[in-house]
Amino acid sequence: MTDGGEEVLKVENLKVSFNHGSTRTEIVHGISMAVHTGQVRVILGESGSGKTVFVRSSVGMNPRHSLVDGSSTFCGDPITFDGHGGGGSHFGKDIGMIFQDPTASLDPMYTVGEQLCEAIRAATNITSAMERRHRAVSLIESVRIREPEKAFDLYPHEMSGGMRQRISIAIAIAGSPKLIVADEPSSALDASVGVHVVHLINDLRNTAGTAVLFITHDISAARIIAAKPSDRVSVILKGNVVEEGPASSVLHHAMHPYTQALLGCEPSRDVVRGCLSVVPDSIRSCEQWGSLAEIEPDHFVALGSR
Ligand SMILES: Nc1ncnc2c1ncn2[C@@H]1O[C@H](COP(=O)(O)OP(=O)(O)OP(=O)(O)O)[C@@H](O)[C@H]1O
Repeated sequence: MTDGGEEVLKVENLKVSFNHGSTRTEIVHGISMAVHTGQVRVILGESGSGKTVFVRSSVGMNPRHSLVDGSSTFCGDPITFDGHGGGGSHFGKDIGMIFQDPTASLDPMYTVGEQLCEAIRAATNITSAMERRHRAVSLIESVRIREPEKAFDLYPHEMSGGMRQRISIAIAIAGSPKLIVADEPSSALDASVGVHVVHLINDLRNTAGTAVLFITHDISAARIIAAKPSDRVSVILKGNVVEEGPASSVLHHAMHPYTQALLGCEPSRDVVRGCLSVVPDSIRSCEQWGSLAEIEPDHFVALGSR
């Protein structure tokens, strides 16, 4: 399960649970995975499968009141599960986060330029305000917003949703991070703007070698972002990985019935068939699939129930 690049994030047997009164509910049941320099790992699964809880916990941004077990390392350093990014030292600089809703990650009271300058101040050792401004404008340009000088002075509400998402990407890359965590970055945008945002993240890993952990329920977005031979996909069902392997295998020759059902739900296929597909309840309701087994070289599938 490796790639030629440096191992940026390594997660081993991560379990996440929440206390509800006197009962503890486990949401993530022992997931392991790694992401390397220049590699995209897609975390694919339906809504509620535990993608966000798993990924956020793996970088030390576990939700409040969660209990995390297992281990995670960032460039070899252990991450502590304190809910603030493992002590906060990596966040904003070495790890950039892009969320589903850009409105929630931008402050309506400040211009995007001010917010970018603040991100640059926090993530770099640039002390001159003028230099920070130059860097902010060049970041705005790098996410392909026209007239970056003008955009610098706009408030978030003066921008379209696609522009706001580009600004949140610019903020995420302000410290030239080694890892970008993108949580459904295109799902709040219309289809064509969403595709541009996915391409933009892909360009970042191509030019800067950034490792990308990309959460999605959208097969089309997964196919766009995970197009290199070293890219991998982990398919999550109810807090377990049921299939893991090279993106080209998992997204084109899925072997687990759940992944096959997810691929069968792709809207373009439904249009051709003239009907809407759904994941059968019999697959989703299986309580525990077996452990991952290597079904073909480097392609792991959980078959049979425990
Ligand atoms: N802070 C929390 N306290 C208790 N339960 C939580 C908390 N956060 C998430 N959960 C539960 O964890 C489960 C997985 O949620 P998660 O957000 O990880 O799903 P997801 O796969 O990312 O879905 P979506 O694509 O809709 O965001 C859900 O059942 C959710 O109710």
